[in-house]
Amino acid sequence: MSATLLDGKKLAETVRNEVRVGVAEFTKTHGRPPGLEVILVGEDPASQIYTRNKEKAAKEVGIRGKLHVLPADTSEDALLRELDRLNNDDTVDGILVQLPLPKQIREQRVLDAIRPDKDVDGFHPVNAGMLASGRPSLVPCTPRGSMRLLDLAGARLEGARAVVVGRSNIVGKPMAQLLLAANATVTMAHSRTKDLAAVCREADVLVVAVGKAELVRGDWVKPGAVVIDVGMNRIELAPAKDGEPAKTKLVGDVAFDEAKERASAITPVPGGVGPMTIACLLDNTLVAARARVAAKNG
Ligand SMILES: NC(=O)C1=CN([C@@H]2O[C@H](COP(=O)(O)OP(=O)(O)OC[C@H]3O[C@@H](n4cnc5c(N)ncnc54)[C@H](OP(=O)(O)O)[C@@H]3O)[C@@H](O)[C@H]2O)C=CC1
Ligand SMILES: Nc1nc(=O)c2c([nH]1)NC[C@@H]1CN(c3ccc(C(=O)N[C@@H](CCC(=O)O)C(=O)O)cc3)C=[N+]21
Ligand SMILES: [Mg+2]
Repeated sequence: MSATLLDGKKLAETVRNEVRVGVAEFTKTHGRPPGLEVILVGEDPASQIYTRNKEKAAKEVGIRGKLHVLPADTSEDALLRELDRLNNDDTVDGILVQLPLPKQIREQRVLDAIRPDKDVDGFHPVNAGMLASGRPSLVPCTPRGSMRLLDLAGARLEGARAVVVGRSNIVGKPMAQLLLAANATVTMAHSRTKDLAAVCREADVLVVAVGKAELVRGDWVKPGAVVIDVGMNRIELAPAKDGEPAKTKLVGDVAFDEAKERASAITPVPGGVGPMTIACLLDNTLVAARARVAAKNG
């Protein structure tokens, strides 16, 4: 038996089409498009590609997207001043600071400085707290995208055993909150979990967000489970040689070829969760823009 492939690229296109309609309506009604500002500190090539893709994806649905690239040696104070400016600019609905940040900048100080109503990543402690207390506002994009993929899979979450491997504030924890809100019985596993394989084998729904290439093996997957692989790991197939760059390949945290023989449905990497993250970022920008206008009009 081979699992159904959960095509995140295709579903992301559907989401973007929905967002495009909403953006057009917002722009017509309010005389300006929703605005998204993406800040990248430093010149990490992978981050440059990701942030440029976010800006491009925003423009493609009619959002006013703008990418700011700040030098790698930018001070924390300088970044906080830039955030203050964007926080107070009424044409800006969404602010995203690309992670990770250089060492001289404390990540939590920066995330705390973004106005919660413009926090389209959903990383601000106010938004994390709202989600945890059952009043979700801006919800992190990767978990939102993963929930839509579970919906595409037709996964029944009520009463199901869900296991989330990874407990980061940006993926694992909010993912567990969303599954809990959908009435799954949720287990959060992490680097100190004993017998991770056995914990995973209990899962009707298995979400893996660790950052270790092919950690989850096929025999960790319960037959018929739905598997969401959030991991993105670039592995080297052949080293750089004779001026040719190294040959690399993107793989997930799940050994896909093994897991697909046991799962009922599974996300590929690439083409699974990644494109959904971007699509949900665009939707969050529209959600933020609408909420800000509604709050202003009392
Ligand atoms: N597709 C997308 O849109 C996105 C993909 N990603 C990818 O998802 C992955 C996770 O990202 P992120 O949450 O930021 O990562 P973090 O590094 O912040 O968190 C990793 C988590 O995995 C746990 N962990 C580490 N090693 C093991 C292990 N051997 N067994 C079990 N658990 C382990 C850690 O446990 P502990 O807490 O105990 O240290 C931690 O909770 C990465 O590959 C990242 O690139 C991330 C964001 C978006
Ligand atoms: N403030 C902040 N918010 C983020 O959401 C955020 C971040 N920082 N830092 C980095 C991670 C990672 N992340 C990805 C999003 C989409 C793809 C994506 O579209 N991936 C494609 C392929 C990409 C490729 O081929 O390299 C795919 O999976 O098909 C990947 C990774 C968002 N992140
Ligand atoms: Mg991290």
